[in-house]
Amino acid sequence: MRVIQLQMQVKETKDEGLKALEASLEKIRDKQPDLVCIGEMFHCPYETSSFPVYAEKEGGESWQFLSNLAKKYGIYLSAGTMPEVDDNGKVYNTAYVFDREGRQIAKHRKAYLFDVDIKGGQYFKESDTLTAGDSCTVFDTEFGKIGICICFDLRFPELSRMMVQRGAKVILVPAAFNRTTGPAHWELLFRARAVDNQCFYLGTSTARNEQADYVAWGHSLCVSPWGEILGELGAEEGILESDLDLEQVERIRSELPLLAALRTDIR
Ligand SMILES: O=C(O)CCC(=O)C(=O)O
Repeated sequence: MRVIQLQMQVKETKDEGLKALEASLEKIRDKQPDLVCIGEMFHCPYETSSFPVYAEKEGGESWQFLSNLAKKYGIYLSAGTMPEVDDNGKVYNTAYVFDREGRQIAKHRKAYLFDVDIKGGQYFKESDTLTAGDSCTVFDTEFGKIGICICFDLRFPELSRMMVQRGAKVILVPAAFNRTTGPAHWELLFRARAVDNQCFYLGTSTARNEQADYVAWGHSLCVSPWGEILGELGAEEGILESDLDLEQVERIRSELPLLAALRTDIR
């Protein structure tokens, strides 16, 4: 499965963000990716005050545009995340995935909201304007099952384990860490989850903008089920290409049978 992760700047407007994505897909067309991934809140400033302003309903204008892009390029598109508003006015941090025909095949609402106050470092309180989702999300492709969670969700091993128990061989993580937790935990968390769960992890960030309120860490990466970093970008815009051999998942799971050896009888 050929994957391309696009680490892109968040543009001034939604429209510019969508156009920039289309231009990038055009640029990588010849590489014939099966799956393209982009980052968290890819066309909305990562600020709690912006989420309700940028929010759209499922099936809204951005959703339509993204669905059309997936169909136009014949790809699975993990369309990062965007603020989604429901019929009751609640706003979620939502990831949509489209198949090669442009059909929505997955939707994950961030389950763990990013509420932190690190002294001398990052403060953020998503729960000021966002509501948490309550589902575990796994979907089917011709390559096998893929799971998806969003940024802070990665910190909760139970959610990853649940996706794996539901068959995920690859886990997508649209994300945007920051300059406090990025250098400390970004690679560590991805590698740890990959080793524990013996599956591929694809962490896709937005690119760093020093002028933004929230400065993203960048460093989109691809980690193997053995815990190796197969590729990683820096902080700037970039394209990360990986060819994933999903048979490696079964091989590692049988050679080092952690999941099969899991005990549920320990008290
Ligand atoms: O877990 C972290 O350190 C960063 C999380 C984050 O930025 C997010 O959930 O958006």
